[in-house]
Amino acid sequence: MREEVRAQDVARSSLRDAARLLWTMARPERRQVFIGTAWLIVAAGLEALGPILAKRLIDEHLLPRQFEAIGLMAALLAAIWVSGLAASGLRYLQLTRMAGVAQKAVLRLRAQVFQHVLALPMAYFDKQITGALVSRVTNDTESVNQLYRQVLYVMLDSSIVVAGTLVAMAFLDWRLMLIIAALVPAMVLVIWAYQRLSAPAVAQARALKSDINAQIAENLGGLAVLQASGALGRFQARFANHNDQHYRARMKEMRANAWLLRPALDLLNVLLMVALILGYAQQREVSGLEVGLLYAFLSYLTRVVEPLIQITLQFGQLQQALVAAARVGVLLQEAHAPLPAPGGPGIERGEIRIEQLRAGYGEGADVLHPFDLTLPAGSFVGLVGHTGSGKSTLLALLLRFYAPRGGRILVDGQPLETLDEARLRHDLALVPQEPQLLSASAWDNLRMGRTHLSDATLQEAARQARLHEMLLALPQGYDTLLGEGGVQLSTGQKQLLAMARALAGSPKILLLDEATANIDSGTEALLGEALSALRGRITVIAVAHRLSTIRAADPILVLHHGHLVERGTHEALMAIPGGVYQRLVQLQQLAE
Ligand SMILES: Nc1ncnc2c1ncn2[C@@H]1O[C@H](COP(=O)(O)OP(=O)(O)OP(=O)(O)O)[C@@H](O)[C@H]1O
Repeated sequence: MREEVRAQDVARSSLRDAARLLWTMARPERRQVFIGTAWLIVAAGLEALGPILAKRLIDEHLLPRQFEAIGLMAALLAAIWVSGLAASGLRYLQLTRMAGVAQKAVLRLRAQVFQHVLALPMAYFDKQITGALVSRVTNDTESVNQLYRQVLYVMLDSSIVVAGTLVAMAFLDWRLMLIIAALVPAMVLVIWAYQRLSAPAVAQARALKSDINAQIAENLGGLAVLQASGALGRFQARFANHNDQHYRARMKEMRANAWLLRPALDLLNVLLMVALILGYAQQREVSGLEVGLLYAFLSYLTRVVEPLIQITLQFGQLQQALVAAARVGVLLQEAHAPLPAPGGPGIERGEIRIEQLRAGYGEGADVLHPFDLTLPAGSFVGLVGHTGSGKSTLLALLLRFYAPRGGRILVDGQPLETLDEARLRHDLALVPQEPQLLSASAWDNLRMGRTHLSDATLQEAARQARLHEMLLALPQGYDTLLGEGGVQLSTGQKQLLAMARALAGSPKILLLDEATANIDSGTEALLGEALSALRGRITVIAVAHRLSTIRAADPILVLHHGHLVERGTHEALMAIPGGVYQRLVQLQQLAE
């Protein structure tokens, strides 16, 4: 299924789109490209000059045994040597220049792709596998680098050499030149046949490689679960299967390469040499022998054949790189969620009004059904309900991760979708169910790149989150490196850190998604106090299965199958006979 989507994706982004993308990325370097091309033309001209001079030396001096003009002969020899040397030097310098252009273009492309991916709507990631995306940002952009190098380096240079050599040949003898020019259509035919044979295998190999990356990322990410459930064997078998398919696809492509490209081209080369010698012999019967001319043409022959072989050999990789470019192109075409124009309002007080809100995912049924609600600024709101009742969905809508299907959310009287993106992200903070920690120090984890936050602010936030003492107790205190994903901390400590991180930014609205699930009862009680202390300053919406966390909340909202069925204080909700909240509390008491 995943494969089908990809094939369509790539088909959607045609070769033309890929070319446009490549040009856009290289555009800022176009001056360099033009200068490089001009010098490559000069280099090709100098190279083509060699055999012309050699022909003169042979036919006018060596063959007729005319050695009187020794000065002229020496000058011819020196000119052959100098032109060859200058051509090599020039080519080396220009190819280095082109390689630099390619690197810069890819640097730009990779930055753009990464930036683009990070800003994609959360709904996009519901359908994607992280490893596959990583593959697009790294492998595919690397293949695009190859494409640049081939197009700018091999293709451009080789085409210039072929064109220059054909012109030089025409200058010497246009009929013999035509014999060699016949090589070009034959070569095109070989390339066409090769493409037909290898294109499907190339596309398949690339898609499979992306799958392999995705599996590695997924399996490493969930290794603890795989090991614990004894599922390693099954996943290894799945991986081996994909790996094998990838091998087969690559072999198919290699076979097309080995059987078709090089042998066919070598054969053409030999045929041409024979045709050239025959053509020469026939012509010279009429106009007399010019060995220098034959020498010049034979050396031109390699100068035409080699670049043409280079061009065709590159076609295999070109194919891969174009598929990669198309895949990157598809990713870049993925639409961002429409953002309001910058300069919109931020959150001043934190009042939230919800009007007839309705939500769902993709094509699925509604998971939130219309309700109205006003949460005054500074209130401490508890959000409870059975698993799957829609709590996280409501938070996701408040975070503007998804657009509602109907109704609207107003913050301080302003529609949520009109709030300035940067100000919204500053004024609204989330403590997620699974805190993401960086492999960095506690300071860095609290600061999260917000360089304007002072150490004192971060420590104060840590105190509020009841984390300060725990961080001080670490070997290097706040400077302790927390390891990948914060492995140095317990799950509960990670949650506290995520809380401190959120508080450090002084948000106006704080969303907590099961933020106390892994904290011991003592710390939870302290944190509950801390949350209550925010009352009046920050609007807090806390999703909690552990009802003690939100006992002091006012109001507590109860979701049931996506409907807002109850709202009120703990006492008020407990007073509803047979109420959902009451049942939740009773069940929890029973469990304890
Ligand atoms: N990204 C998603 N794509 C499709 N369906 C989703 C997605 N996220 C949630 N759902 C569905 O929406 C419904 C509500 O899920 P939600 O996560 O909001 O529930 P919840 O009350 O937060 O549950 P929990 O207490 O387990 O966190 C569920 O039926 C779930 O299957």
